[in-house]
Amino acid sequence: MDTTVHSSAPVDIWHPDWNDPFDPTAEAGDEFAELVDAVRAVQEAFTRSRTDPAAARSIAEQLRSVARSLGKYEVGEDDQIAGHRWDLAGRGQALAPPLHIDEVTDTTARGRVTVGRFHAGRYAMNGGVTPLIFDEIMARLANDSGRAWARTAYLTVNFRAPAPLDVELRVEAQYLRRDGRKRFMTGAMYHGDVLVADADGLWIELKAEQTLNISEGRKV
Ligand SMILES: CCCCCCCC(=O)SCCNC(=O)CCNC(=O)[C@H](O)C(C)(C)COP(=O)(O)OP(=O)(O)OC[C@H]1O[C@@H](n2cnc3c(N)ncnc32)[C@H](O)[C@@H]1OP(=O)(O)O
Repeated sequence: MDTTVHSSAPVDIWHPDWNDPFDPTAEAGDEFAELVDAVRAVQEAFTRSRTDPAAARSIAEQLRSVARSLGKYEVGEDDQIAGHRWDLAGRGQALAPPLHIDEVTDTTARGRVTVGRFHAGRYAMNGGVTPLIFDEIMARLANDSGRAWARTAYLTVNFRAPAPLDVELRVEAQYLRRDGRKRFMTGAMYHGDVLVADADGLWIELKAEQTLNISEGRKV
């Protein structure tokens, strides 16, 4: 069985407003996209498997070897590529479901996502994954169009129907209004015409002293 979670052609571009210290699309190109797809394929294949003890031991050793190989390329968070590739589904971050953002305007964003069993609860999308997808697209919209950096203050998700696996879901976000530093957003997720979840959220523009990399005490 083909266990790859396929990514379609990249449709989005890196956005220079995002405070990234380099243009990640200029580095590692398609080869990095292949690496992310491979990591996602491992996640999905692992979830689908039922290994015997010998296979589990052998594959675990192979994966540790892969981790050691990647460890040779470890860099600081600002310099890593995962999470900074705006042109890739889920920004090339393997935790994030592979959300393709097709369009972002001043007030709307739309995308699509297909998840497999790696992101499943039981026979449907895990209830913790749905907010991840909303956070990704709503945060993207909240922070787009030259707006100053804002972080999620709350995100409320209503689960309206089970979100099926292995089929494309549409995701939409809308920028409702601004009130001082507060940006109010909504989101919706559909399977065909069926609303599977909706969300509302608040993003708050950061004050200068809040824009620190809290791990390293540097400006972000
Ligand atoms: C797109 C790719 C990028 C991915 C980014 C993904 C986005 C994320 O997931 S960010 C990570 C998750 N979020 C966080 O870690 C944020 C943690 N929280 C914080 O840092 C702070 O609470 C922060 C910055 C949100 C707000 O703190 P602070 O600046 O002190 O807010 P504060 O001055 O008290 O409040 C400002 C206003 O917001 C309101 N407010 C603050 N928090 C909330 C809340 N949770 N609910 C409702 N209202 C709130 C306050 O009442 C106040 O309203 P008003 O101006 O009317 O009096």
